[in-house]
Amino acid sequence: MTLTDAPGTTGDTGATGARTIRIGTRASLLARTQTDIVASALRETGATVEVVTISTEGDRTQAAGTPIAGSGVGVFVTALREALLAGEIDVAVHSYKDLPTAGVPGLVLAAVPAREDPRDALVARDGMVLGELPPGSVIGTGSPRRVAQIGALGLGLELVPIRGNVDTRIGKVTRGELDGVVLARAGLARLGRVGEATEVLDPVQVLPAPAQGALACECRADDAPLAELLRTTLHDGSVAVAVTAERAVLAGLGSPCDAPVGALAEVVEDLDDDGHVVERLSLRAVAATADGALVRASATGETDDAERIGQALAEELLADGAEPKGATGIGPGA
Ligand SMILES: NCc1[nH]cc(CCC(=O)O)c1CC(=O)O
Repeated sequence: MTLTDAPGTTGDTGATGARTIRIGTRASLLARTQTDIVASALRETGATVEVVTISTEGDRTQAAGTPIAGSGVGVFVTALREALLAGEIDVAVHSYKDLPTAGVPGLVLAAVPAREDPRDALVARDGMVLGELPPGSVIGTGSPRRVAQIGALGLGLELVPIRGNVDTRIGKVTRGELDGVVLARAGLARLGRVGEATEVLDPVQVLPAPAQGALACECRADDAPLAELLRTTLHDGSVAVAVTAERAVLAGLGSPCDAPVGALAEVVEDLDDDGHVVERLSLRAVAATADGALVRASATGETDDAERIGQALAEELLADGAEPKGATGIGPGA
């Protein structure tokens, strides 16, 4: 495919007449690493790619060390989307779990690439797993979802808010300021630091955030050639199905992406009535009630019904007492 004369682009045209695709990224090492996955895949198709760093409100607030309570995770996304709409970049690469469930007019989610292991991970002192940490141990996590689920394990751990990038968070354990931190395993994996995890948390105990470990590649809706290139190069249909179901739970609860809501969908092989192997979608979810208790629900169904299965699970959770519009928490890191 050629991207020459693509509509809606203000990209450079080089001597070859080929277009330069500008990919926007947040400044953090993790964001740049994730963006490089997309940039490399596009370059392999022969495309010319330029990475543009966009400083987001979230990065600035973190850098300034000011409180981010109530700001919501969406701040990490807004600056990238504004740059996209303004034509300063052509693609935005997001951590999918940080995207608000509502879409943006003029933008399309063109590709959902292969997903990293979506589970949460513990990085604790002395190689310990959660069950080995003595009561009173201090664990850093800014995520209401992690606080609710780890608290419910009844281990007597003290959960404290923590901010900053992956390196900063792990550093607090290394320096002895905290006994442990809980992070997305995906972030550690992408940074080549998964070996520092002392436990990968079992989703039976701690369900990850909807879409954790997945990326979202967004472009302008009128840039059809680029949307097509992103789709054919990077899109993973099974991941998209799983993430659609997980995010439908969040949307069905009316919750923001940093709410105390966990969801994990997997496309699994099953046998139909005639003994044929068929793909099915398996979805588990957890949400907090107003008094901080947890309600859980699970379902399986057709992969084509991902959205509906997620919505139905949200309704079940609400009927069981899940807090609608689950309170936004104490910052990002959901
Ligand atoms: N909310 C911050 C955020 N957004 C995406 C990731 C990690 C990568 C991912 O989950 O895809 C993280 C850090 C974390 O939760 O530890």
